[in-house]
Amino acid sequence: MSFEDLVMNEEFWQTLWKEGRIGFHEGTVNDFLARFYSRLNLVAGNHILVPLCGKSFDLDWLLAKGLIVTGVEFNQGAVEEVFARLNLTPEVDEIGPLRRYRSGALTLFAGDFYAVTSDLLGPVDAVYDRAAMVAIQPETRANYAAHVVELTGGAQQLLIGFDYDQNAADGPPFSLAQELIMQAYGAQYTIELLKSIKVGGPFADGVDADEQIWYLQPKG
Ligand SMILES: C[S@@+](CC[C@H](N)C(=O)[O-])C[C@H]1O[C@@H](n2cnc3c(N)ncnc32)[C@H](O)[C@@H]1O
Repeated sequence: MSFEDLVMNEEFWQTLWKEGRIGFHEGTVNDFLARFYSRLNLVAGNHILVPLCGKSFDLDWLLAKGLIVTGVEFNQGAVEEVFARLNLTPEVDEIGPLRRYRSGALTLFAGDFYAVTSDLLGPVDAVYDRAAMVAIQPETRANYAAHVVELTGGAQQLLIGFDYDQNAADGPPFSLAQELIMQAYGAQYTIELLKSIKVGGPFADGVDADEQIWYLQPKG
């Protein structure tokens, strides 16, 4: 990704947060996560990475499962809100361009996902991607996928995205049909559709979309 792309991308998201245009934020745990979490076969103490986490209540839900949870999010206010609602007072330090907030099993990095390194994360058992890959511009999607794989050693994933006619509406969320997931992750993972439902929520009237949850299993 060029520096220019990166800056434009960050400005775009910071503007949405500043203006409160965060229709992607759900007021409760994601239904697909609650229904299909068991597929990850995680136990308390396992470490899950939540890229582009926003201020999602999925973070709280994963913590309540006893997991070690690490999220990454551009918007510092969103990160601080998560700790506040959990009644946690984080330790905060600066690591290069990232600001790291830590309390107990929860670590959130405020900053650019591409600045996070595998050394900062340590071993990762699973990735939970809800509306993260679909938030990435299609031209840079391969970079995103490569970074996820590099950070986690290709850990298993639950991936929640949308599939719709990209000509009928602009992203984000960008459409993520199976072949696009295959292009990005097919070398490392087998890809299984767990559930697909029709949705209208984040889309303009008249655009049919499917919300889908995928299980990405590392190959051999
Ligand atoms: C569509 S939202 C999804 C948020 C969250 N996963 C949820 O389900 O509510 C995408 C989020 O990713 C953040 N974001 C986008 N690109 C990022 C990047 N390169 N590094 C860190 N955060 C990023 C945005 O600020 C935004 O909050």
